[in-house]
Amino acid sequence: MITVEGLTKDYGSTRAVDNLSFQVKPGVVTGFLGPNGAGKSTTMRMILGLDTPTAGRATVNGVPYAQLTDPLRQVGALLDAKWVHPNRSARAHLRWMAATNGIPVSRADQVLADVGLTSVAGKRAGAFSLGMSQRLGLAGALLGDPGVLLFDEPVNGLDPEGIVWVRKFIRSLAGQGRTVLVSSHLLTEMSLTADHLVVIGQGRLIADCSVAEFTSGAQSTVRVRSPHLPQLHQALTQAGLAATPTRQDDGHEVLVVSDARTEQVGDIAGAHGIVLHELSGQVASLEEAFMALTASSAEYSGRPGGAQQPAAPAVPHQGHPFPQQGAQK
Ligand SMILES: Nc1ncnc2c1ncn2[C@@H]1O[C@H](COP(=O)(O)OP(=O)(O)OP(=O)(O)O)[C@@H](O)[C@H]1O
Repeated sequence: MITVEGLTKDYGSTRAVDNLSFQVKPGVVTGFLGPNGAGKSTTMRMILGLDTPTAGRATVNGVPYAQLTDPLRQVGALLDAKWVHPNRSARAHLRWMAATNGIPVSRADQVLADVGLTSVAGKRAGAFSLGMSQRLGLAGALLGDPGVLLFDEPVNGLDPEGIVWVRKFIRSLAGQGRTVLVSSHLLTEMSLTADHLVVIGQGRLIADCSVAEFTSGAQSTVRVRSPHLPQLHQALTQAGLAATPTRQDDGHEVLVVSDARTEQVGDIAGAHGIVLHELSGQVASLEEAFMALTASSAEYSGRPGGAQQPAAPAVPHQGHPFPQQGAQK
């Protein structure tokens, strides 16, 4: 279990992480999602004791990383795949890691086999492709057979085959009951890899929910076409719905009703005896939902240096990111 409580990090006047609290539980992949510069790497570095929090704390299994005895046996991490001595072979790199951490050097060949690098174990790590380097980084994270794993953007720059391999590998680690935190700025990738999402923007927590909740909460719009568009527009407005007349590419005039369900619009039309020629619902894509969330986080701007306190959050710090949809955790 990873626990982050009120974690805050200032770099000079830049608040990189702002009062962040969340938990990462075992047996599932938790996606740590946010746009570039949101504070994901800084948070991970603080969990790993590589950066000192300005306030708050992060613990692994209830203990700050720096106080862990045998840290590599409890926590494995891949922060930067190119963090290897370029002239060392993959095997020598892992043996060196093992030897300096009280882990049997025989583990090196085991984890190389786990990540499919046995055939290149004797090759210089500096000559590895990015995909091979990522695998070597994963092998290093697994060296001490830890129960807690952190991966920072592990699919960045990989080809599609590499992405699928890393995704399956990470899922299998959670399947073994490990606690897995994976960061990414790509929502689509996270929706395929993670079970749970912790979403941050500008260092602040903006959602902590399952991927399914996140998806179901995506705002929906309804497109409706009718030979009696002005009457329908009026009826929808009276019912409190926001409808926008729009001309489609095919020349048809339609109303686009935001934050509505097809049943609602159909019922209102029926109650007024208005004939419909088209009624279709459109759920926002995951990327649109993510954009909407992180756009909300822009309201937090104007912090350090600009004395003003941030406005009240547009989305809750815990639970469902789209409360107007009425979904519950
Ligand atoms: N060592 C540092 N000194 C000064 N500012 C820093 C430092 N490290 C990070 N920052 C700033 O903190 C903020 C958060 O950066 P961080 O790298 O944690 O974000 P991120 O979500 O991991 O983004 P990315 O995916 O681009 O790495 C950014 O504004 C960044 O410029």
